[in-house]
Amino acid sequence: MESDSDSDGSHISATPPRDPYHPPPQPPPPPPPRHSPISSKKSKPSLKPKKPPIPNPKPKPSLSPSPPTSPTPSPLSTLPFQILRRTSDHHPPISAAQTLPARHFSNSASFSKLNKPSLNFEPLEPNTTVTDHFQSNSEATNSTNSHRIVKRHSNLIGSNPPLPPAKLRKCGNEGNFVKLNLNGKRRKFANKGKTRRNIYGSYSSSSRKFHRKKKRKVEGEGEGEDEKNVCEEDGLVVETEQEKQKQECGRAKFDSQLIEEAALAARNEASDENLLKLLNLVYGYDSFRDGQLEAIKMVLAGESAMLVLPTGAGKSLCYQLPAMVLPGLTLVVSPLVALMIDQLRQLPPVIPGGLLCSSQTLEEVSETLRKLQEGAIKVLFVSPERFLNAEFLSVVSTNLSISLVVVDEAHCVSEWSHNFRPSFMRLRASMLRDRLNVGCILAMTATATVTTLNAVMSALAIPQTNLIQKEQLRENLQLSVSLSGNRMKDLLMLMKSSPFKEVKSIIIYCKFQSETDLISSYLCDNNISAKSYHSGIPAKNRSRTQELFCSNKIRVIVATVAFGMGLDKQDVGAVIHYSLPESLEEYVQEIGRAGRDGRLSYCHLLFDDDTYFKLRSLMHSEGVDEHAVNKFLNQVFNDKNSHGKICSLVKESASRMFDIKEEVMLTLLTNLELGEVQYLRLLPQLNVTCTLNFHKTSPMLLAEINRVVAAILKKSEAKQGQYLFDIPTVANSIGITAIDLSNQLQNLKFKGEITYEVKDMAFCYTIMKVPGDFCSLSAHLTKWLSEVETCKVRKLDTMFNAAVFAANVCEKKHGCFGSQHTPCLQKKILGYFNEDDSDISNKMGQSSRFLRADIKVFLQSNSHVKFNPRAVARIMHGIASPSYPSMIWSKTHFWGRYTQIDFQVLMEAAKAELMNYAGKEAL
Ligand SMILES: Nc1ncnc2c1ncn2[C@@H]1O[C@H](COP(=O)(O)OP(=O)(O)OP(=O)(O)O)[C@@H](O)[C@H]1O
Repeated sequence: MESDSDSDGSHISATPPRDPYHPPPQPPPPPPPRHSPISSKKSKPSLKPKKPPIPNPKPKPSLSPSPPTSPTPSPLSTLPFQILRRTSDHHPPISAAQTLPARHFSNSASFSKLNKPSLNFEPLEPNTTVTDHFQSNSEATNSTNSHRIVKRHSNLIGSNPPLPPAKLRKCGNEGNFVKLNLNGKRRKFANKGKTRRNIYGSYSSSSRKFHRKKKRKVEGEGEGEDEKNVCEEDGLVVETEQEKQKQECGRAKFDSQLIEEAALAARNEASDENLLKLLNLVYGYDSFRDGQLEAIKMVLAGESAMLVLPTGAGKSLCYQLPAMVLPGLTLVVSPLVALMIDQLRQLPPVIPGGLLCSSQTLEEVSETLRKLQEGAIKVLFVSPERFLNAEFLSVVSTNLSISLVVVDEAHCVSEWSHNFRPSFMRLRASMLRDRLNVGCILAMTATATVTTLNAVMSALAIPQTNLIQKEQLRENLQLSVSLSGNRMKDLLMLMKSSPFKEVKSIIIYCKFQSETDLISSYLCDNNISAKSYHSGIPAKNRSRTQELFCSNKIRVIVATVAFGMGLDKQDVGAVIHYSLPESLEEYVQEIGRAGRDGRLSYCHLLFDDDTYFKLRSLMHSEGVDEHAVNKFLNQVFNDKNSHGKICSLVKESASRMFDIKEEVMLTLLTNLELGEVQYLRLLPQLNVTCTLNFHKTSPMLLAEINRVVAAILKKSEAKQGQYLFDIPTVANSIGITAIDLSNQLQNLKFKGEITYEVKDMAFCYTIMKVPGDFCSLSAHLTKWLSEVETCKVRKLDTMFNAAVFAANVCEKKHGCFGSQHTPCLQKKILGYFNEDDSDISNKMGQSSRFLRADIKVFLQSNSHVKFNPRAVARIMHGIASPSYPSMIWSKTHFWGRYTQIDFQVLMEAAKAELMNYAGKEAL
């Protein structure tokens, strides 16, 4: 679809992306002061917080870009560094009502331990493969430097004196170091002997790294020379390794004590002063950023809050700090395992964290639960799917006290967001309250429209008055756009011209995996060190690539959307979009990886019509017809007498049978569980077909002492010494859960009695109520899915229109020039988030002369196949579906021929031709 050879890329040289050395003839208005804070403008009156906004005496930055005013100086020295500069927050002292109630805490108890009775748990999910561990790594020594930098500049980036050259900050090298290792092997670290217990009793890298100065002082004061165990060696006084460790232990203990005292003080009175002290002790920062203190206080007062801050504005701190103060566990729900791992890594060493997700081994799950039981975990990251797991819910609700539930990337809760996750629908306030006894929820996002926010706040029962919202854009990102006729060539030109050629760390976003591989090797061939990153690359290699990028050993990473959410690499200087993002939310999220150190960073969007058409086609790949939904419902409720029993639906075969994608089936099932009527209860997904061999004891003998084996013999089909059975059927026959059955099979395997293999991943559920009217239910569900599809299409159109506007329509008046479009794009983005942008026209064709004739020929030449209008329209748009895979259908020359014609128009044409065809057949 892409034409990489038909352009010389001349438009790039005609409209250079940005050359800081050669300002345009008409420079935009003067840049805002170097140290202006992030704007704190509220968007809609209805969404204003109930509390008075924190007074901010500083001037609001202009939305105009910040081009250089002089042609000669280096770009970095002249650019306005504009992220927050706040030396203090002027908040009124916290009121009695805002301070935490005395009963909230036990004054005598140390906050470092949660009070829980002992707990027996079952392993939660079988066949899993992640290792998480708390270990300092060989790079940990760098954290001292990075923290010194952060401490010195804190949120004062852009202070008047010229900045020193940007120091490299390694990301993910401190705090709770967690290594995702799909082989379950641990990584070896040079300094692994230096791990120590933190104040909660779990191991982490030393907190001394945060407070070097303080510790030096303590060293002099607290430890007499005589206590030092020193030895003379070649005239040098050398501290023994033992002594160093002893000293480090002493310092860490001292720091822990200080932090514990500060946290207790904040627990007793959540005043600005106490919270600031804690912030300073733990993070070394001098002040809170805009919105942080407000959110932290709200949460500490036990009130749920919706926090909308720009990417990189410091949302994580808004739950990390309360986690230290609150007595119970903080549960953080995140949409991606990679994101959870990054967040766990970034926890300060004094906050012991843990992670539970479906890709962990049983041992890892057990280890985390054990730590939870011991109170050695203060912040637990969980996937939303975990809330499906009855065992998890019962362990957590009966044994632990949860102070706070954090829903990160909370827009995923809403189907009107760009990234709806059905499993997030489960996170209803009622469920959290009923099952986990949690009253306080902190929902956080950087990208949400008003509709999305309303949906999230209603699901999580967050009052409108508790919305804390700052503008969803950072001011230090310079946005440029160009329409490209040959994106590969244009990308290379961009990379070889200023300012990109000077940038040391760049992310290039592509839409498709194959593109990332192609582009990275193309760049390497052109002497630009680059590596690709996408979910098709083995996890081990992916995390290696991320490490290399974070340690600046790779300059450019070429990635799909799989890379970056939550990535906190401070010095990414540029983000280039090689493909059009699917929505403005996605665009904002991805450019948000740049300039997290507050320095001016460059974001260029290359776009073309072909990619737009291709993406728009893909938007229709999840659509379903009412009759397909009806058939699906009939299958789901096939066994109407199965109340309380485990039912299953094998994903792959069901998907092919109904021509519905697996994700869409999950969305439908989740709606049947969480919609107005609860028709079913979802259970964890499972491989349901088992093939088993007996080894030691004879099956009959074993069946006499083991009821699971007895049930297997009854319900299985024996073939050549192997026993083939359906796991839910066997579990139902003896009234146990499928997970219990899996665990018992594992035990028999460990004893050497059996070996077995499982296959056929299935959705599992129990029926609560059989719908009375399948027709109206399928009509209702189809309408809902179609609205979601329309919403996605509109998002793409809005993104495309914004790019087209910038490249072709913008009059380049209010600060836009050349390909620089920061002001007009910012305006579009903010208008979109506030939903005052009604510009949703699209570029799709509404008719074509040969369309009907082509469909007719296509139907005639495939007369042996049964089609429906949607299937024909998909083939004409070049979209594969479960029943019409691309492997087969891309061979027809009609495949993708009409991508520029509106999908609905195609469906109508296909319907008419199918009716014609059926009429002729009938004659
Ligand atoms: N008060 C503060 N002063 C200085 N730096 C801060 C402050 N609060 C947070 N930071 C730093 O800001 C960086 C970004 O924080 P964080 O990762 O929490 O951002 P975020 O809002 O979650 O972004 P995203 O939505 O992109 O994930 C971190 O390196 C963090 O240490």
